[in-house]
Amino acid sequence: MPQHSCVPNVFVDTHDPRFPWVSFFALRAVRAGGELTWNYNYDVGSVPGKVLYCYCGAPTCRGQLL
Ligand SMILES: C[S@@+](CC[C@H](N)C(=O)[O-])C[C@H]1O[C@@H](n2cnc3c(N)ncnc32)[C@H](O)[C@@H]1O
Repeated sequence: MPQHSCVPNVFVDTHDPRFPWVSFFALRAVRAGGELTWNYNYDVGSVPGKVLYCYCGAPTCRGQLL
Protein backbone atom coordinates (compact mmCIF):
# COMPACT_ATOMS: atom_id res chain seq x y z
CA MET A 1 0.00 0.00 0.00
CA PRO A 2 1.53 3.36 -0.99
CA GLN A 3 2.43 5.91 1.66
CA HIS A 4 0.75 9.28 1.73
CA SER A 5 2.46 12.30 0.19
CA CYS A 6 1.20 15.87 0.03
CA VAL A 7 2.86 15.92 -3.44
CA PRO A 8 1.99 12.41 -4.65
CA ASN A 9 3.19 10.76 -7.84
CA VAL A 10 0.05 8.66 -8.38
CA PHE A 11 -3.69 9.04 -7.92
CA VAL A 12 -6.38 6.42 -7.51
CA ASP A 13 -9.43 6.19 -9.70
CA THR A 14 -12.29 3.91 -10.47
CA HIS A 15 -15.42 4.58 -12.47
CA ASP A 16 -17.49 2.27 -10.31
CA PRO A 17 -17.35 2.49 -6.49
CA ARG A 18 -18.48 -1.17 -6.33
CA PHE A 19 -15.43 -2.21 -8.37
CA PRO A 20 -13.38 -4.51 -6.15
CA TRP A 21 -10.03 -3.21 -7.41
CA VAL A 22 -8.43 0.21 -7.47
CA SER A 23 -6.10 1.46 -10.18
CA PHE A 24 -3.16 3.78 -9.65
CA PHE A 25 -2.37 6.31 -12.38
CA ALA A 26 0.98 8.13 -12.52
CA LEU A 27 0.92 11.92 -12.25
CA ARG A 28 4.50 12.09 -13.55
CA ALA A 29 7.25 9.73 -14.60
CA VAL A 30 8.25 7.26 -11.89
CA ARG A 31 11.57 5.43 -12.11
CA ALA A 32 11.44 1.64 -12.16
CA GLY A 33 11.51 0.59 -8.52
CA GLY A 34 10.67 4.12 -7.36
CA GLU A 35 8.24 4.62 -4.50
CA LEU A 36 4.60 5.27 -5.37
CA THR A 37 2.88 7.84 -3.17
CA TRP A 38 -0.66 9.07 -3.17
CA ASN A 39 -2.67 11.68 -1.31
CA TYR A 40 -4.87 9.94 1.25
CA ASN A 41 -7.04 13.08 1.39
CA TYR A 42 -7.99 12.47 4.99
CA ASP A 43 -9.86 15.37 6.60
CA VAL A 44 -7.55 16.84 9.23
CA GLY A 45 -9.48 17.09 12.51
CA SER A 46 -12.20 14.66 11.38
CA VAL A 47 -11.40 12.08 14.07
CA PRO A 48 -11.70 13.63 17.54
CA GLY A 49 -8.62 13.00 19.68
CA LYS A 50 -6.62 11.54 16.78
CA VAL A 51 -3.66 13.37 15.26
CA LEU A 52 -1.35 11.90 12.62
CA TYR A 53 1.63 14.00 11.65
CA CYS A 54 2.81 13.80 8.06
CA TYR A 55 6.42 12.95 7.32
CA CYS A 56 6.23 12.99 3.52
CA GLY A 57 9.00 15.59 3.38
CA ALA A 58 7.47 17.65 0.56
CA PRO A 59 8.30 21.37 0.75
CA THR A 60 4.55 22.04 0.67
CA CYS A 61 3.69 19.31 3.19
CA ARG A 62 0.47 20.09 5.11
CA GLY A 63 2.11 18.75 8.28
CA GLN A 64 -0.77 16.49 9.28
CA LEU A 65 -2.51 13.49 7.76
CA LEU A 66 -5.31 13.51 10.31
C1 LIG B 1 -2.11 2.14 4.73
S1 LIG B 1 -0.80 2.50 5.82
C2 LIG B 1 0.51 2.95 4.78
C3 LIG B 1 1.28 1.83 4.25
C4 LIG B 1 2.00 1.09 5.35
N1 LIG B 1 2.91 1.99 6.02
C5 LIG B 1 2.73 -0.07 4.78
O1 LIG B 1 3.92 -0.20 5.06
O2 LIG B 1 2.12 -0.88 4.08
C6 LIG B 1 -1.28 4.03 6.45
C7 LIG B 1 -0.47 4.49 7.63
O3 LIG B 1 0.90 4.70 7.25
C8 LIG B 1 1.39 5.84 7.93
N2 LIG B 1 1.78 6.84 6.93
C9 LIG B 1 1.60 6.77 5.59
N3 LIG B 1 2.08 7.86 4.98
C10 LIG B 1 2.57 8.65 5.97
C11 LIG B 1 3.18 9.93 5.98
N4 LIG B 1 3.39 10.64 4.88
N5 LIG B 1 3.56 10.45 7.18
C12 LIG B 1 3.35 9.76 8.32
N6 LIG B 1 2.78 8.55 8.38
C13 LIG B 1 2.38 8.00 7.22
C14 LIG B 1 0.28 6.36 8.81
O4 LIG B 1 0.43 5.80 10.09
C15 LIG B 1 -0.95 5.83 8.15
O5 LIG B 1 -2.03 5.65 9.05
